[in-house]
Amino acid sequence: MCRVKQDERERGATLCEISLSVLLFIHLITSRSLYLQTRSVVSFPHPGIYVWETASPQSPLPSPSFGPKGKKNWVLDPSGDGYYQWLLVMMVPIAYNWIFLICFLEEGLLVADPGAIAWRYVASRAFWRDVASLLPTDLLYLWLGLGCPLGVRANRLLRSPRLLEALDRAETRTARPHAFRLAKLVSCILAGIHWHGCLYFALSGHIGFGVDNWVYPNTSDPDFGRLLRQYLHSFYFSTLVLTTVGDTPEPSREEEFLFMAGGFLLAVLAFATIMGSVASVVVDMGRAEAAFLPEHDPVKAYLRERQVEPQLRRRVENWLQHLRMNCKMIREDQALRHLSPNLRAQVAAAVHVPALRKVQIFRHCERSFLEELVLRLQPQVYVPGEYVCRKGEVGREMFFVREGQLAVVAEDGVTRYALLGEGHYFGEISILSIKGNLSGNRRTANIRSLGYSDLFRLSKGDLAEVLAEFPSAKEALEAKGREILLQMGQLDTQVEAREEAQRREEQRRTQALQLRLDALQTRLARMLAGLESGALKLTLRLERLEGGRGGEGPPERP
Ligand SMILES: Nc1ncnc2c1ncn2[C@@H]1O[C@@H]2COP(=O)(O)O[C@H]2[C@H]1O
Repeated sequence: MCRVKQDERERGATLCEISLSVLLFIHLITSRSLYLQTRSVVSFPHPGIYVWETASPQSPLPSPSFGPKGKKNWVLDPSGDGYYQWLLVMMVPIAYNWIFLICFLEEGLLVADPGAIAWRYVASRAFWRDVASLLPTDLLYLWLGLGCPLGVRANRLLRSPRLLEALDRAETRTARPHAFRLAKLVSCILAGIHWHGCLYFALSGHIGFGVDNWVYPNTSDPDFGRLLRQYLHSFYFSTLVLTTVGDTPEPSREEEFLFMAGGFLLAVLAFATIMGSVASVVVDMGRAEAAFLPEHDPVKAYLRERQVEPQLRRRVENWLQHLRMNCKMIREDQALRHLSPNLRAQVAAAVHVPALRKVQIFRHCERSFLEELVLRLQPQVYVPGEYVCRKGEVGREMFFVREGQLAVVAEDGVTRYALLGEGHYFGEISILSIKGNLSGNRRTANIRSLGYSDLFRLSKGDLAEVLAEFPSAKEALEAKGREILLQMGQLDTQVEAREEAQRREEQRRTQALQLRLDALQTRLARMLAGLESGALKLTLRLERLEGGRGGEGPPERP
Protein backbone atom coordinates (compact mmCIF):
# COMPACT_ATOMS: atom_id res chain seq x y z
CA MET A 1 0.00 0.00 0.00
CA CYS A 2 2.77 2.32 1.09
CA ARG A 3 4.80 1.37 -1.97
CA VAL A 4 1.88 2.07 -4.27
CA LYS A 5 1.47 5.51 -2.71
CA GLN A 6 5.18 6.12 -3.05
CA ASP A 7 5.07 5.06 -6.69
CA GLU A 8 2.17 7.40 -7.28
CA ARG A 9 4.02 10.23 -5.61
CA GLU A 10 7.15 9.54 -7.67
CA ARG A 11 5.11 9.33 -10.84
CA GLY A 12 3.40 12.61 -9.98
CA ALA A 13 6.72 14.30 -9.28
CA THR A 14 8.17 13.01 -12.54
CA LEU A 15 5.16 14.18 -14.51
CA CYS A 16 5.48 17.57 -12.90
CA GLU A 17 9.17 17.62 -13.74
CA ILE A 18 8.53 16.72 -17.35
CA SER A 19 5.72 19.20 -17.86
CA LEU A 20 7.56 21.95 -16.05
CA SER A 21 10.73 21.27 -17.98
CA VAL A 22 8.81 21.43 -21.23
CA LEU A 23 7.49 24.80 -20.06
CA LEU A 24 11.06 25.81 -19.30
CA PHE A 25 12.12 24.71 -22.76
CA ILE A 26 9.40 26.86 -24.30
CA HIS A 27 10.43 29.64 -21.97
CA LEU A 28 14.05 29.43 -23.10
CA ILE A 29 13.04 29.57 -26.72
CA THR A 30 10.58 32.37 -26.04
CA SER A 31 13.18 34.33 -24.16
CA ARG A 32 15.36 34.18 -27.25
CA SER A 33 12.45 35.19 -29.48
CA LEU A 34 12.08 38.25 -27.36
CA TYR A 35 15.25 39.48 -28.96
CA LEU A 36 13.38 39.93 -32.20
CA GLN A 37 10.57 41.48 -30.26
CA THR A 38 12.76 43.88 -28.36
CA ARG A 39 13.60 45.49 -31.63
CA SER A 40 9.95 46.18 -32.18
CA VAL A 41 7.62 49.00 -31.43
CA VAL A 42 4.72 48.91 -29.03
CA SER A 43 1.13 49.78 -29.80
CA PHE A 44 -1.71 49.52 -27.31
CA PRO A 45 -4.85 47.72 -28.44
CA HIS A 46 -5.55 46.37 -24.99
CA PRO A 47 -4.10 47.07 -21.56
CA GLY A 48 -1.73 44.24 -20.73
CA ILE A 49 -1.41 42.62 -24.13
CA TYR A 50 0.33 44.82 -26.56
CA VAL A 51 0.72 44.83 -30.27
CA TRP A 52 4.30 45.23 -31.35
CA GLU A 53 5.31 46.53 -34.69
CA THR A 54 8.71 46.38 -36.30
CA ALA A 55 11.15 49.13 -35.60
CA SER A 56 13.55 50.53 -38.13
CA PRO A 57 17.23 50.75 -37.20
CA GLN A 58 17.01 54.47 -37.55
CA SER A 59 14.19 54.77 -35.06
CA PRO A 60 14.56 52.15 -32.34
CA LEU A 61 11.37 53.25 -30.61
CA PRO A 62 9.10 54.94 -33.09
CA SER A 63 5.56 55.93 -32.33
CA PRO A 64 2.99 53.20 -31.74
CA SER A 65 1.22 51.83 -34.78
CA PHE A 66 -0.90 48.88 -35.81
CA GLY A 67 1.51 48.00 -38.58
CA PRO A 68 1.17 47.83 -42.29
CA LYS A 69 -2.26 47.01 -43.65
CA GLY A 70 -3.61 47.01 -40.08
CA LYS A 71 -1.98 43.64 -39.36
CA LYS A 72 -1.18 42.96 -35.72
CA ASN A 73 1.60 40.92 -34.19
CA TRP A 74 0.37 39.60 -30.85
CA VAL A 75 3.25 39.51 -28.45
CA LEU A 76 3.69 40.36 -24.80
CA ASP A 77 4.58 43.75 -23.44
CA PRO A 78 7.29 43.30 -20.76
CA SER A 79 5.54 45.86 -18.55
CA GLY A 80 2.01 44.59 -19.09
CA ASP A 81 -0.29 42.20 -17.25
CA GLY A 82 0.12 39.52 -19.88
CA TYR A 83 3.86 39.30 -19.38
CA TYR A 84 3.33 39.38 -15.61
CA GLN A 85 0.97 36.42 -15.89
CA TRP A 86 3.41 34.61 -18.14
CA LEU A 87 6.14 35.17 -15.55
CA LEU A 88 3.85 33.75 -12.89
CA VAL A 89 3.48 30.60 -14.97
CA MET A 90 7.21 30.42 -15.49
CA MET A 91 7.81 30.94 -11.78
CA VAL A 92 6.35 27.51 -11.22
CA PRO A 93 9.24 25.66 -12.89
CA ILE A 94 11.67 28.01 -11.20
CA ALA A 95 10.21 27.47 -7.76
CA TYR A 96 9.31 23.84 -8.04
CA ASN A 97 12.47 22.74 -6.29
CA TRP A 98 11.30 24.61 -3.23
CA ILE A 99 7.78 23.28 -3.40
CA PHE A 100 8.37 19.65 -4.27
CA LEU A 101 10.61 17.75 -1.95
CA ILE A 102 12.24 15.17 -4.10
CA CYS A 103 13.32 12.22 -1.98
CA PHE A 104 16.69 10.58 -2.44
CA LEU A 105 18.08 7.14 -1.81
CA GLU A 106 20.54 6.44 0.96
CA GLU A 107 21.85 2.89 1.24
CA GLY A 108 18.93 1.84 -0.92
CA LEU A 109 16.32 3.47 1.34
CA LEU A 110 14.18 6.43 0.35
CA VAL A 111 14.89 9.45 2.57
CA ALA A 112 11.75 11.54 2.92
CA ASP A 113 12.86 13.84 5.75
CA PRO A 114 12.39 17.45 4.51
CA GLY A 115 15.41 18.71 6.48
CA ALA A 116 17.74 16.08 5.03
CA ILE A 117 16.39 16.72 1.54
CA ALA A 118 16.91 20.47 1.91
CA TRP A 119 20.48 20.06 3.19
CA ARG A 120 21.33 17.68 0.41
CA TYR A 121 19.93 20.08 -2.17
CA VAL A 122 21.74 23.10 -0.74
CA ALA A 123 25.02 21.18 -0.68
CA SER A 124 24.61 20.08 -4.27
CA ARG A 125 25.92 21.82 -7.36
CA ALA A 126 22.37 21.91 -8.72
CA PHE A 127 21.44 24.39 -5.98
CA TRP A 128 24.03 26.96 -7.09
CA ARG A 129 23.12 26.39 -10.68
CA ASP A 130 19.46 26.98 -9.87
CA VAL A 131 20.29 30.11 -7.87
CA ALA A 132 22.38 31.49 -10.76
CA SER A 133 19.58 30.71 -13.19
CA LEU A 134 17.12 32.58 -10.95
CA LEU A 135 19.12 35.82 -10.80
CA PRO A 136 16.75 38.51 -12.10
CA THR A 137 19.02 39.53 -14.96
CA ASP A 138 15.92 40.78 -16.76
CA LEU A 139 16.27 43.90 -14.62
CA LEU A 140 19.25 44.79 -16.80
CA TYR A 141 16.70 45.73 -19.43
CA LEU A 142 15.85 48.73 -17.27
CA TRP A 143 19.41 49.89 -17.51
CA LEU A 144 20.37 48.69 -20.98
CA GLY A 145 17.01 49.31 -22.61
CA LEU A 146 14.80 46.89 -24.46
CA GLY A 147 17.06 46.84 -27.49
CA CYS A 148 20.05 45.49 -25.65
CA PRO A 149 21.94 42.67 -27.31
CA LEU A 150 21.61 38.98 -26.49
CA GLY A 151 22.96 37.44 -23.35
CA VAL A 152 21.02 39.31 -20.69
CA ARG A 153 18.93 36.27 -19.87
CA ALA A 154 21.52 33.68 -20.77
CA ASN A 155 21.65 32.51 -17.15
CA ARG A 156 18.22 30.91 -17.73
CA LEU A 157 20.07 28.37 -19.82
CA LEU A 158 21.55 27.00 -16.60
CA ARG A 159 18.21 25.28 -16.12
CA SER A 160 18.82 23.13 -19.16
CA PRO A 161 20.17 20.14 -17.13
CA ARG A 162 16.64 19.87 -15.69
CA LEU A 163 15.25 19.80 -19.19
CA LEU A 164 17.74 17.14 -20.21
CA GLU A 165 16.85 15.12 -17.11
CA ALA A 166 13.15 15.37 -17.95
CA LEU A 167 13.79 14.31 -21.54
CA ASP A 168 15.92 11.44 -20.32
CA ARG A 169 13.17 10.25 -17.98
CA ALA A 170 10.53 10.63 -20.64
CA GLU A 171 12.66 8.59 -23.04
CA THR A 172 12.95 5.76 -20.51
CA ARG A 173 9.23 5.76 -19.75
CA THR A 174 7.66 6.41 -23.10
CA ALA A 175 6.20 3.46 -24.96
CA ARG A 176 7.75 4.75 -28.21
CA PRO A 177 11.35 5.69 -27.39
CA HIS A 178 12.44 5.83 -31.04
CA ALA A 179 9.72 8.26 -32.04
CA PHE A 180 10.53 10.28 -28.93
CA ARG A 181 14.24 10.35 -29.79
CA LEU A 182 13.51 11.49 -33.32
CA ALA A 183 11.14 14.19 -32.05
CA LYS A 184 13.82 15.34 -29.63
CA LEU A 185 16.36 15.50 -32.42
CA VAL A 186 14.02 17.49 -34.67
CA SER A 187 13.25 19.89 -31.79
CA CYS A 188 16.97 20.41 -31.15
CA ILE A 189 17.55 21.11 -34.85
CA LEU A 190 14.67 23.60 -34.92
CA ALA A 191 15.91 25.28 -31.73
CA GLY A 192 19.44 25.46 -33.22
CA ILE A 193 18.18 27.05 -36.42
CA HIS A 194 16.01 29.41 -34.37
CA TRP A 195 18.95 30.64 -32.31
CA HIS A 196 21.18 30.91 -35.33
CA GLY A 197 18.47 32.96 -37.04
CA CYS A 198 18.29 35.24 -34.00
CA LEU A 199 22.04 35.72 -34.16
CA TYR A 200 21.83 36.51 -37.85
CA PHE A 201 19.15 39.09 -37.19
CA ALA A 202 21.17 40.58 -34.32
CA LEU A 203 24.29 40.78 -36.45
CA SER A 204 22.30 42.35 -39.28
CA GLY A 205 20.99 44.95 -36.84
CA HIS A 206 24.52 45.57 -35.60
CA ILE A 207 25.90 46.02 -39.13
CA GLY A 208 22.83 47.86 -40.31
CA PHE A 209 19.73 46.45 -41.98
CA GLY A 210 19.91 46.50 -45.75
CA VAL A 211 23.47 47.92 -46.01
CA ASP A 212 24.53 45.03 -48.24
CA ASN A 213 23.05 41.92 -49.80
CA TRP A 214 24.05 39.61 -46.97
CA VAL A 215 22.34 41.35 -44.04
CA TYR A 216 18.61 41.44 -43.40
CA PRO A 217 16.93 43.96 -45.75
CA ASN A 218 15.98 47.39 -44.58
CA THR A 219 13.16 47.09 -42.05
CA SER A 220 11.71 50.44 -43.08
CA ASP A 221 10.42 48.63 -46.15
CA PRO A 222 6.88 47.57 -45.11
CA ASP A 223 7.43 44.11 -46.59
CA PHE A 224 10.51 43.45 -44.46
CA GLY A 225 9.31 45.38 -41.43
CA ARG A 226 6.78 42.80 -40.24
CA LEU A 227 7.86 40.65 -37.33
CA LEU A 228 6.73 37.44 -39.01
CA ARG A 229 8.71 38.30 -42.14
CA GLN A 230 11.79 39.13 -40.03
CA TYR A 231 11.51 35.82 -38.27
CA LEU A 232 10.86 33.69 -41.34
CA HIS A 233 13.61 35.38 -43.35
CA SER A 234 16.16 34.84 -40.55
CA PHE A 235 14.98 31.28 -40.03
CA TYR A 236 15.20 30.54 -43.75
CA PHE A 237 18.68 32.08 -43.99
CA SER A 238 19.89 29.98 -41.05
CA THR A 239 18.34 26.86 -42.51
CA LEU A 240 20.32 27.40 -45.70
CA VAL A 241 23.54 27.92 -43.76
CA LEU A 242 23.09 25.10 -41.25
CA THR A 243 22.02 22.53 -43.78
CA THR A 244 24.88 23.66 -46.07
CA VAL A 245 22.41 23.93 -48.92
CA GLY A 246 24.24 27.10 -49.94
CA ASP A 247 22.59 29.71 -52.15
CA THR A 248 23.13 32.35 -49.48
CA PRO A 249 24.27 35.88 -50.42
CA GLU A 250 28.05 36.35 -50.53
CA PRO A 251 29.42 37.87 -47.31
CA SER A 252 31.37 41.08 -47.81
CA ARG A 253 32.46 42.11 -44.30
CA GLU A 254 34.71 40.41 -41.76
CA GLU A 255 31.82 39.85 -39.32
CA GLU A 256 29.80 38.28 -42.08
CA PHE A 257 32.65 35.98 -43.13
CA LEU A 258 33.19 34.96 -39.52
CA PHE A 259 29.49 34.33 -39.03
CA MET A 260 29.28 32.23 -42.18
CA ALA A 261 32.42 30.25 -41.31
CA GLY A 262 31.09 29.58 -37.81
CA GLY A 263 27.74 28.57 -39.29
CA PHE A 264 29.34 26.13 -41.72
CA LEU A 265 31.47 24.58 -38.99
CA LEU A 266 28.38 24.22 -36.85
CA ALA A 267 26.58 22.71 -39.81
CA VAL A 268 29.28 20.05 -40.24
CA LEU A 269 29.07 19.16 -36.55
CA ALA A 270 25.28 19.20 -36.60
CA PHE A 271 25.21 17.07 -39.74
CA ALA A 272 27.50 14.47 -38.14
CA THR A 273 25.39 14.51 -34.96
CA ILE A 274 22.13 14.19 -36.86
CA MET A 275 23.40 11.37 -39.03
CA GLY A 276 24.81 9.59 -35.98
CA SER A 277 21.58 10.02 -34.01
CA VAL A 278 19.34 8.91 -36.86
CA ALA A 279 21.59 5.94 -37.56
CA SER A 280 21.58 4.94 -33.89
CA VAL A 281 17.78 5.27 -33.72
CA VAL A 282 17.40 3.09 -36.82
CA VAL A 283 19.90 0.52 -35.54
CA ASP A 284 18.22 0.48 -32.12
CA MET A 285 14.82 -0.02 -33.75
CA GLY A 286 16.18 -3.00 -35.66
CA ARG A 287 17.89 -4.35 -32.57
CA ALA A 288 14.75 -4.10 -30.46
CA GLU A 289 12.77 -5.98 -33.08
CA ALA A 290 15.48 -8.58 -33.52
CA ALA A 291 15.29 -9.30 -29.80
CA PHE A 292 12.12 -11.31 -30.33
CA LEU A 293 11.73 -11.72 -34.08
CA PRO A 294 13.88 -14.03 -36.19
CA GLU A 295 16.22 -12.25 -38.56
CA HIS A 296 15.08 -12.46 -42.16
CA ASP A 297 18.30 -11.96 -44.01
CA PRO A 298 20.43 -14.80 -42.59
CA VAL A 299 17.55 -17.27 -43.02
CA LYS A 300 16.94 -16.22 -46.60
CA ALA A 301 20.66 -16.23 -47.37
CA TYR A 302 20.94 -19.74 -45.94
CA LEU A 303 18.01 -21.05 -48.00
CA ARG A 304 19.49 -19.49 -51.12
CA GLU A 305 22.96 -20.80 -50.39
CA ARG A 306 21.69 -24.34 -49.75
CA GLN A 307 19.45 -24.19 -52.80
CA VAL A 308 16.36 -25.18 -50.89
CA GLU A 309 13.42 -25.94 -53.17
CA PRO A 310 11.38 -22.83 -54.03
CA GLN A 311 8.15 -24.11 -52.51
CA LEU A 312 9.73 -24.68 -49.12
CA ARG A 313 11.54 -21.36 -49.42
CA ARG A 314 8.23 -19.62 -50.01
CA ARG A 315 6.74 -21.29 -46.94
CA VAL A 316 9.62 -20.11 -44.79
CA GLU A 317 9.33 -16.60 -46.19
CA ASN A 318 5.58 -16.58 -45.55
CA TRP A 319 6.22 -17.67 -42.00
CA LEU A 320 8.77 -14.89 -41.46
CA GLN A 321 6.43 -12.35 -42.97
CA HIS A 322 3.52 -13.54 -40.84
CA LEU A 323 5.63 -13.15 -37.68
CA ARG A 324 6.64 -9.64 -38.63
CA MET A 325 3.22 -8.45 -39.78
CA ASN A 326 1.37 -9.84 -36.78
CA CYS A 327 4.10 -9.02 -34.27
CA LYS A 328 4.31 -12.66 -33.21
CA MET A 329 7.13 -12.99 -30.75
CA ILE A 330 8.75 -16.35 -30.56
CA ARG A 331 11.78 -15.27 -28.55
CA GLU A 332 10.09 -13.59 -25.61
CA ASP A 333 12.61 -15.03 -23.19
CA GLN A 334 15.33 -13.15 -25.11
CA ALA A 335 13.49 -9.86 -24.78
CA LEU A 336 13.04 -10.30 -21.03
CA ARG A 337 16.33 -11.98 -20.21
CA HIS A 338 17.72 -8.99 -18.29
CA LEU A 339 14.80 -8.92 -15.84
CA SER A 340 15.12 -10.55 -12.45
CA PRO A 341 13.52 -14.03 -12.30
CA ASN A 342 10.75 -12.72 -10.10
CA LEU A 343 9.93 -9.81 -12.39
CA ARG A 344 10.15 -12.05 -15.44
CA ALA A 345 7.68 -14.46 -13.84
CA GLN A 346 5.30 -11.59 -13.10
CA VAL A 347 5.52 -10.24 -16.66
CA ALA A 348 5.05 -13.72 -18.16
CA ALA A 349 2.07 -14.32 -15.89
CA ALA A 350 0.51 -10.96 -16.76
CA VAL A 351 0.90 -11.66 -20.48
CA HIS A 352 0.04 -15.35 -20.72
CA VAL A 353 -2.11 -16.42 -17.77
CA PRO A 354 -5.29 -15.00 -19.36
CA ALA A 355 -4.60 -17.16 -22.44
CA LEU A 356 -3.96 -20.24 -20.28
CA ARG A 357 -7.21 -19.64 -18.39
CA LYS A 358 -9.02 -20.33 -21.66
CA VAL A 359 -7.74 -23.91 -21.55
CA GLN A 360 -10.59 -25.81 -19.94
CA ILE A 361 -8.55 -27.96 -17.57
CA PHE A 362 -6.69 -24.90 -16.30
CA ARG A 363 -9.81 -22.78 -15.83
CA HIS A 364 -10.06 -23.54 -12.16
CA CYS A 365 -6.38 -24.20 -11.44
CA GLU A 366 -4.53 -22.26 -8.79
CA ARG A 367 -2.79 -19.16 -10.09
CA SER A 368 0.54 -20.40 -8.68
CA PHE A 369 0.29 -23.45 -10.96
CA LEU A 370 -0.33 -21.29 -14.03
CA GLU A 371 2.49 -18.94 -13.07
CA GLU A 372 4.81 -21.91 -12.78
CA LEU A 373 3.61 -23.15 -16.14
CA VAL A 374 3.91 -19.92 -18.18
CA LEU A 375 7.58 -19.63 -17.38
CA ARG A 376 8.20 -22.90 -19.20
CA LEU A 377 6.04 -22.21 -22.25
CA GLN A 378 7.63 -21.49 -25.59
CA PRO A 379 5.66 -19.62 -28.25
CA GLN A 380 5.56 -21.34 -31.65
CA VAL A 381 3.93 -20.33 -34.92
CA TYR A 382 2.95 -22.84 -37.63
CA VAL A 383 2.09 -22.06 -41.24
CA PRO A 384 -1.03 -23.32 -43.01
CA GLY A 385 -0.83 -27.02 -43.85
CA GLU A 386 2.15 -27.68 -41.58
CA TYR A 387 2.11 -30.81 -39.40
CA VAL A 388 2.72 -30.06 -35.74
CA CYS A 389 3.08 -33.76 -34.98
CA ARG A 390 2.72 -36.99 -36.91
CA LYS A 391 1.30 -40.30 -35.78
CA GLY A 392 4.00 -42.71 -34.64
CA GLU A 393 6.60 -40.08 -33.74
CA VAL A 394 8.07 -40.15 -30.26
CA GLY A 395 6.30 -37.52 -28.16
CA ARG A 396 8.61 -34.99 -26.52
CA GLU A 397 6.31 -32.04 -25.93
CA MET A 398 2.70 -30.99 -25.74
CA PHE A 399 0.97 -27.88 -27.12
CA PHE A 400 -1.65 -25.34 -26.09
CA VAL A 401 -3.53 -23.47 -28.80
CA ARG A 402 -3.29 -19.72 -28.26
CA GLU A 403 -4.76 -18.70 -31.61
CA GLY A 404 -5.63 -20.43 -34.87
CA GLN A 405 -7.19 -23.75 -35.89
CA LEU A 406 -5.70 -27.21 -36.15
CA ALA A 407 -7.19 -30.56 -37.08
CA VAL A 408 -6.64 -34.11 -35.92
CA VAL A 409 -6.33 -35.77 -39.33
CA ALA A 410 -6.03 -39.25 -40.73
CA GLU A 411 -3.05 -40.53 -42.69
CA ASP A 412 -4.37 -38.91 -45.90
CA GLY A 413 -4.06 -35.52 -44.18
CA VAL A 414 -7.61 -34.58 -45.19
CA THR A 415 -10.04 -36.67 -43.14
CA ARG A 416 -10.66 -34.81 -39.92
CA TYR A 417 -11.37 -36.52 -36.62
CA ALA A 418 -11.47 -33.41 -34.50
CA LEU A 419 -10.95 -29.69 -34.70
CA LEU A 420 -8.75 -27.90 -32.18
CA GLY A 421 -9.01 -24.17 -31.57
CA GLU A 422 -8.23 -21.50 -29.00
CA GLY A 423 -8.10 -22.96 -25.50
CA HIS A 424 -7.51 -26.55 -26.66
CA TYR A 425 -4.39 -28.61 -26.06
CA PHE A 426 -2.87 -31.72 -27.62
CA GLY A 427 0.19 -33.94 -27.61
CA GLU A 428 -0.17 -34.89 -23.96
CA ILE A 429 -1.01 -38.61 -24.44
CA SER A 430 2.41 -39.72 -25.63
CA ILE A 431 4.26 -37.90 -22.84
CA LEU A 432 2.04 -38.75 -19.85
CA SER A 433 2.72 -42.52 -19.55
CA ILE A 434 -0.98 -43.32 -19.22
CA LYS A 435 -1.54 -46.87 -18.01
CA GLY A 436 -2.85 -49.15 -20.72
CA ASN A 437 -1.79 -46.78 -23.54
CA LEU A 438 -0.99 -49.18 -26.35
CA SER A 439 0.94 -46.49 -28.28
CA GLY A 440 3.44 -46.07 -25.46
CA ASN A 441 5.38 -42.87 -25.99
CA ARG A 442 4.38 -42.59 -29.68
CA ARG A 443 1.99 -39.97 -31.09
CA THR A 444 -1.51 -41.34 -31.48
CA ALA A 445 -2.59 -38.97 -34.29
CA ASN A 446 -1.54 -36.41 -36.91
CA ILE A 447 -2.10 -32.79 -36.03
CA ARG A 448 -2.15 -30.34 -38.91
CA SER A 449 -2.37 -26.57 -38.80
CA LEU A 450 -5.26 -25.31 -40.93
CA GLY A 451 -4.22 -21.66 -41.03
CA TYR A 452 -1.49 -19.83 -39.15
CA SER A 453 -1.51 -21.22 -35.61
CA ASP A 454 -0.04 -19.62 -32.58
CA LEU A 455 0.83 -22.28 -30.00
CA PHE A 456 2.53 -22.66 -26.67
CA ARG A 457 4.97 -25.57 -26.53
CA LEU A 458 5.72 -27.34 -23.23
CA SER A 459 8.47 -29.96 -23.07
CA LYS A 460 7.96 -33.37 -21.47
CA GLY A 461 10.47 -32.64 -18.69
CA ASP A 462 8.88 -29.30 -17.86
CA LEU A 463 5.41 -30.82 -17.83
CA ALA A 464 6.57 -33.60 -15.49
CA GLU A 465 8.17 -31.08 -13.13
CA VAL A 466 5.08 -28.91 -12.98
CA LEU A 467 2.65 -31.83 -12.60
CA ALA A 468 4.74 -33.34 -9.79
CA GLU A 469 3.74 -30.35 -7.68
CA PHE A 470 0.14 -30.19 -8.89
CA PRO A 471 -1.29 -33.75 -8.90
CA SER A 472 -4.86 -32.56 -9.51
CA ALA A 473 -3.85 -31.13 -12.90
CA LYS A 474 -2.10 -34.42 -13.70
CA GLU A 475 -5.25 -36.38 -12.93
CA ALA A 476 -7.34 -34.09 -15.18
CA LEU A 477 -4.88 -34.45 -18.08
CA GLU A 478 -4.70 -38.24 -17.68
CA ALA A 479 -8.48 -38.57 -17.50
CA LYS A 480 -8.88 -36.64 -20.78
CA GLY A 481 -6.10 -38.68 -22.39
CA ARG A 482 -7.70 -41.94 -21.28
CA GLU A 483 -10.99 -40.81 -22.77
CA ILE A 484 -9.38 -40.16 -26.18
CA LEU A 485 -7.46 -43.44 -26.05
CA LEU A 486 -10.66 -45.25 -25.21
CA GLN A 487 -12.41 -43.66 -28.21
CA MET A 488 -9.52 -44.68 -30.42
CA GLY A 489 -9.42 -48.16 -28.99
CA GLN A 490 -5.88 -47.57 -27.92
CA LEU A 491 -6.47 -48.12 -24.22
CA ASP A 492 -5.96 -51.66 -22.96
CA THR A 493 -8.47 -51.73 -20.13
CA GLN A 494 -7.41 -55.35 -19.42
CA VAL A 495 -3.92 -54.11 -18.77
CA GLU A 496 -5.41 -51.70 -16.35
CA ALA A 497 -7.50 -54.44 -14.69
CA ARG A 498 -4.49 -56.74 -14.68
CA GLU A 499 -2.35 -54.08 -13.20
CA GLU A 500 -5.03 -53.43 -10.60
CA ALA A 501 -5.30 -57.18 -9.76
CA GLN A 502 -1.53 -57.42 -9.62
CA ARG A 503 -1.44 -54.44 -7.34
CA ARG A 504 -4.06 -56.02 -5.06
CA GLU A 505 -2.19 -59.33 -5.03
CA GLU A 506 0.99 -57.54 -4.15
CA GLN A 507 -0.86 -55.70 -1.43
CA ARG A 508 -2.27 -58.94 -0.07
CA ARG A 509 1.15 -60.58 -0.11
CA THR A 510 2.69 -57.63 1.60
CA GLN A 511 0.03 -57.81 4.31
CA ALA A 512 0.59 -61.59 4.76
CA LEU A 513 4.30 -61.05 4.97
CA GLN A 514 3.72 -58.30 7.47
CA LEU A 515 1.61 -60.65 9.63
CA ARG A 516 4.25 -63.38 9.50
CA LEU A 517 6.89 -60.88 10.32
CA ASP A 518 4.87 -59.67 13.29
CA ALA A 519 4.45 -63.28 14.54
CA LEU A 520 8.15 -63.95 14.14
CA GLN A 521 8.97 -60.79 15.96
CA THR A 522 6.66 -61.83 18.84
CA ARG A 523 8.33 -65.24 19.05
CA LEU A 524 11.73 -63.70 18.93
CA ALA A 525 10.79 -61.29 21.70
CA ARG A 526 9.55 -64.19 23.84
CA MET A 527 12.71 -66.18 23.24
CA LEU A 528 14.82 -63.20 24.12
CA ALA A 529 12.81 -62.70 27.32
CA GLY A 530 13.28 -66.42 28.24
CA LEU A 531 16.97 -66.19 27.54
CA GLU A 532 17.29 -63.14 29.69
CA SER A 533 15.44 -64.69 32.65
CA GLY A 534 17.56 -67.92 32.33
CA ALA A 535 20.74 -65.88 32.36
CA LEU A 536 19.52 -63.98 35.39
CA LYS A 537 18.77 -67.19 37.31
CA LEU A 538 22.20 -68.57 36.43
CA THR A 539 23.89 -65.46 37.69
CA LEU A 540 22.00 -65.61 40.99
CA ARG A 541 22.92 -69.26 41.50
CA LEU A 542 26.57 -68.59 40.81
CA GLU A 543 26.54 -65.75 43.29
CA ARG A 544 24.99 -67.97 45.92
CA LEU A 545 27.56 -70.67 45.24
CA GLU A 546 30.37 -68.23 45.59
CA GLY A 547 28.80 -66.88 48.82
CA GLY A 548 28.55 -70.43 50.34
CA ARG A 549 32.20 -71.20 49.58
CA GLY A 550 33.27 -67.98 51.24
CA GLY A 551 31.41 -68.98 54.53
CA GLU A 552 32.91 -72.58 54.33
CA GLY A 553 29.43 -73.93 54.78
CA PRO A 554 28.12 -76.97 52.90
CA PRO A 555 27.27 -76.26 49.25
CA GLU A 556 23.64 -75.55 48.68
CA ARG A 557 21.66 -78.21 46.88
CA PRO A 558 20.34 -77.21 43.55
N1 LIG B 1 -10.00 -37.43 -31.18
C1 LIG B 1 -9.16 -36.54 -30.68
N2 LIG B 1 -9.63 -35.39 -30.18
C2 LIG B 1 -8.80 -34.47 -29.68
N3 LIG B 1 -7.49 -34.64 -29.64
C3 LIG B 1 -6.95 -35.75 -30.11
C4 LIG B 1 -7.77 -36.78 -30.66
N4 LIG B 1 -6.96 -37.75 -31.04
C5 LIG B 1 -5.70 -37.39 -30.75
N5 LIG B 1 -5.70 -36.19 -30.18
C6 LIG B 1 -4.54 -35.42 -29.76
O1 LIG B 1 -3.54 -35.57 -30.74
C7 LIG B 1 -2.33 -35.82 -30.10
C8 LIG B 1 -1.29 -36.53 -30.88
O2 LIG B 1 -0.18 -36.71 -30.05
P1 LIG B 1 -0.38 -37.49 -28.67
O3 LIG B 1 -0.71 -38.86 -28.95
O4 LIG B 1 0.76 -37.18 -27.78
O5 LIG B 1 -1.67 -36.77 -28.06
C9 LIG B 1 -2.73 -36.66 -28.93
C10 LIG B 1 -3.98 -35.97 -28.45
O6 LIG B 1 -3.66 -34.91 -27.60
